Amino acid sequence: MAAISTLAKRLNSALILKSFFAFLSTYIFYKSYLYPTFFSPLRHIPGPPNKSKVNKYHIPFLGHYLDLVREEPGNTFNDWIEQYGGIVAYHGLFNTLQIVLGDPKAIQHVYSTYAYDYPKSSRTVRLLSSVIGKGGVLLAEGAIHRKQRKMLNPAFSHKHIKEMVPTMAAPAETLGKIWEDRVDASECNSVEFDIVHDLKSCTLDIIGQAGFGYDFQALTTPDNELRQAYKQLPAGQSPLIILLRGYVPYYINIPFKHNQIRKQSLRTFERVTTDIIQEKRVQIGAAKGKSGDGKDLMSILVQANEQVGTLDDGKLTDTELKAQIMTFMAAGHDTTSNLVTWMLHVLSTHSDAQRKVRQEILDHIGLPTKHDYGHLNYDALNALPYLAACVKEVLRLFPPVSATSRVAAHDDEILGYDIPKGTQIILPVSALHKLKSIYGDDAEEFRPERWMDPASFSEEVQQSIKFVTPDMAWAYVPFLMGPHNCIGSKFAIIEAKILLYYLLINLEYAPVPGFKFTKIARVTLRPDPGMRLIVKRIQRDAPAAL
Ligand code: HEM
Repeated sequence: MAAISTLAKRLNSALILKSFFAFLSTYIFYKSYLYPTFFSPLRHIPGPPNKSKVNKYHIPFLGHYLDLVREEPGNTFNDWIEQYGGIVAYHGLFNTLQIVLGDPKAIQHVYSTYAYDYPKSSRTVRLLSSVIGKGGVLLAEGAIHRKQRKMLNPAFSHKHIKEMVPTMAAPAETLGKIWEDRVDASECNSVEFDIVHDLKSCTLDIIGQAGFGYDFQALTTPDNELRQAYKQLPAGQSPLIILLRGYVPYYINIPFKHNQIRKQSLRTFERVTTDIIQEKRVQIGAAKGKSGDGKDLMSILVQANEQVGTLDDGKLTDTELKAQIMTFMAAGHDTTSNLVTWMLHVLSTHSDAQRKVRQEILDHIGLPTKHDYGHLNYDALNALPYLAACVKEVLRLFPPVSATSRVAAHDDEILGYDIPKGTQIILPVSALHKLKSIYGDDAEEFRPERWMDPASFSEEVQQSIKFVTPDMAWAYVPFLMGPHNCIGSKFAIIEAKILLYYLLINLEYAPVPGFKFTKIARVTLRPDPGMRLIVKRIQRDAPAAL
């Protein structure tokens, strides 16, 4: 009897196991083949056939994934938009149908008019929050996002950013001096080095000081506690780990070494950011409400927040305040250092543009005076048309955020196509920035003059818009559009211009013969394995003031 019962139990477990695998295989087959091929409403949207160029053996479940990651970021999307139109369906990982947008109305629909119906996907949130924590404006949605933006917007106003110029200029001046000393120490007035590391350190110092009044001393002292913690955050960010963090819920809780390092770093952040907020409160109390002006973003924010009555009135909690520090740091440091990296690269290969922009700076602002930033004001820097055009053109060709994605929270309709809830939607920033229909046949070329001359744009664009008006904003979106657009765009642009001032005025840049790099999009668009340049001091009759 006992033997029969054991046999029955064994048979039962075998049956359960078999049924489970049969169900799982059927589910996977349905989701990754039957549904996208025969049932998904997205199959009616034009797009490339489910046949990968790179994945020659058509390994199932990879869809066009390898085509997208192996090509230069944006190029595949650009080809598809040119070929299939303003809404394209393609096969992502696990063969899921996703859509990519290249049409003004569709982009406006998703990223502006109905932006809160298209939040970031849970995968994106998981991935980003594993680095910047939860609760900040970048990951907030709906009413909470609206409330946070309302509180944050004043800190990013023209008035406050203008007052931050000297704070931004100090680390930029230090970096200029470090590079000049490096060249002067060489025997032949010429050094070759990778500019990426120093630029990252400098933008970290700037966001530390201008963002929350914290001195990372990244340029001068490498072992600062918060900097070390920050450096550890992307620990283990190989493409595979990025995928696992995004796709596998609770992956970050598995006690792998990189996950433990991340947790330790987040604990350091928690402690230091709590101290920062506390310190701001003490300073504000001591200054009896006068503090804030001319200070850092967080001082202004904490001061404004203290004046709000209760949480119901829109007051931010301490957790939300702390999360903004992490957000400013993550969103505002790599992005700007990449912008300046790409700018110096492009100027190194376009010596005429390099000379022209330097001359413009010299003619209108002049040489620097040590530790005196009076002449380097916001309006003066923003009044330089060629510098502005160069920054715009680099943001077009090398947008630090080269693509961004959203997911449909409800069933919807875009351009007459049914979009089921859960559809992943891509805004291919770098692909849009190279559309020949907008930028003409030389869309791939660095030509800052296009921003100074309306005739540069296609006739269609010239007729439909006055000239580079918000109507065209959909095809030029380095800072996105709509309620989630970059709150730090003015901060970033003036920061980049200040850096360029100190890095161009006494130094010139040339490409390193034979040095090769590829563009990779790893959160931000960066050169891999870095950006080596030849740097020389400019010989002038009278020595430069610094
Ligand atoms: C060249 C430099 C920069 C570029 C290209 C850039 C680009 C962007 C983009 C495209 C987004 C939208 C991302 C999305 O929702 O999918 C964004 C959001 C954001 N950026 Fe920037 N950014 C830059 C610099 C900065 C700086 C310097 C700061 C802060 C000082 C900053 C703070 C933020 C914040 C807080 C958000 C979230 C806004 C929201 O969701 O409401 N960014 N940025």
